[in-house]
Amino acid sequence: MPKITQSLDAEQAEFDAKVKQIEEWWNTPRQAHIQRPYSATRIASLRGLLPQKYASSDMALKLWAQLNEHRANGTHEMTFGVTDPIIASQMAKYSQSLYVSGALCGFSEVSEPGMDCCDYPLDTVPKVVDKIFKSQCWHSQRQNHYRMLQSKEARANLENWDYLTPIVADGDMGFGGLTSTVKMTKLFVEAGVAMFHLDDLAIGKKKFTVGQGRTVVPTSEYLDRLTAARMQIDIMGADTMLLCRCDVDHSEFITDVIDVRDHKYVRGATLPVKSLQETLKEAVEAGSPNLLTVRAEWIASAKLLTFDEAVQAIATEAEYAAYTSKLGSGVKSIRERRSAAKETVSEEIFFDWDLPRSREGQFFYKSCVSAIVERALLAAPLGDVTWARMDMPNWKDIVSFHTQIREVYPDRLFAFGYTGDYDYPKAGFSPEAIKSFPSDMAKLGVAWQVQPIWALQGINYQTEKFAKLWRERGIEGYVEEIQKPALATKPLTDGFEKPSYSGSYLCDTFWDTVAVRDIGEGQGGKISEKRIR
Ligand SMILES: C[C@](O)(C(=O)O)[C@H](CC(=O)O)C(=O)O
Repeated sequence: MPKITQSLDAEQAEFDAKVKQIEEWWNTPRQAHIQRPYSATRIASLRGLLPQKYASSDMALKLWAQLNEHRANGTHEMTFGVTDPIIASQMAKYSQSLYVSGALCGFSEVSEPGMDCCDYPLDTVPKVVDKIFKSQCWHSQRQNHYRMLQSKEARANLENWDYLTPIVADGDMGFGGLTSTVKMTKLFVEAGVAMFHLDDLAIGKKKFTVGQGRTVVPTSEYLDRLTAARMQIDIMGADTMLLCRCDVDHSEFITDVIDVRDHKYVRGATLPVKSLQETLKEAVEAGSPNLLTVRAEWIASAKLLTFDEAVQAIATEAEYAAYTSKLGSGVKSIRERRSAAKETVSEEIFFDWDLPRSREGQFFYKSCVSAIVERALLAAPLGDVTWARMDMPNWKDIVSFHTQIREVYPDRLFAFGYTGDYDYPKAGFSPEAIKSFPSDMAKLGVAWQVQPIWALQGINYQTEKFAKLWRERGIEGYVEEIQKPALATKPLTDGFEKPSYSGSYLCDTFWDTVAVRDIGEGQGGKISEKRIR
């Protein structure tokens, strides 16, 4: 292996130039809002010596421009979840972006399908992004080639689609420790993603079926995840966008109390009862048929509250006012809260956050808008877009959240997911309110909106309908209901009129181009170069 013979001075000069280039890049309009806790020197030192350029940057810059235009106009992009390149090709005609959903990938892109527990390998979603992005490039190539086979006049009558639709993808919680997040980020950037999201959910605790809420990680762990992803994007010198998703809405647990910023939302028992785990163990030993009921009864008996709620429940009005004024503003740990209560409240406050801990050690947590706002504000400088994921749309909370964030970051871009199970009437939405929901949100800066799991309802529904038709009417049904309407669409749509979606003209030209050597330019009458001229 040859040694690098560059002088130390040359090496230093090259390194200093790289640092300068990174600093200049971080000052570009696309990057200027991002605040990193590390230096350009650190990033330069983490780079390899082979400079790379990633299509992810081009796609991100495109999405960045689209979304900022929407924000400025109070409009929005509306897309849905997809894992299939064919579906993606048709979406390109109406959507400015695509979404690769983790839940969908978990159902259809793995050999062992299952519920959205995020238990598939970290490269699952990046591989789907790669597949779709390559198909977008191919569609763009075949369309461009077909156009260039036509005269300028003929081209005026052809549809001309932008197949290079920016892809937004689901990075869930980063799939492990920080090195996993770094590796997943690298795969996403290499695959051509425009933006991906990371959330604050706990790995291995994404449970939706047991009637319990979500589990979030401490604020510090969430910020570390985002920082790890941002660092890797910077190492790659990419403009890839990072979407900071926060899952505090409807979360019931937090994995740890290590971060004092979370203390005010941790719930504890306010009565000196037996611990939840002891109670459940005894119930199992006694052969109790329904542990969920035992758990619910225990929760009621322990009177779970946050520390501040516990103080309020016991203190007089004057004492509680003295307590809050003693606490003052800023982040206060549980220790500081206890000592403020000791000084201001006559009765002793019983508060124990260990008694309710779950079998896996989780602490009970109080989900509320202020908790989401606090996290989102801390996360915002590391990313480009903010998404407060909701289990059920709550218009009051939506307005409150976005307004509070915009007070601090007026130009913030937001995302929103129309989770498949939303029961809009139950959430108080009239048919008119459902209709105007997307544009009402756009006015709050929610420029990117997605129905992530459309395929579950949509493809199932459409396929079931077609399977029935096929079963009942066979090829006649196909011809009448599929082929004819598809062919009746305008020329060169993807209903399979010639020259077709298959890109046959592209491989014809490959063959022609190669055969030129044997048959001679101008012979055979199919030389694509001739046709172009
Ligand atoms: C966006 C999401 O992460 C997904 O995997 O598509 C899911 C979708 C859903 O549950 O509807 C989520 O919002 O958690």
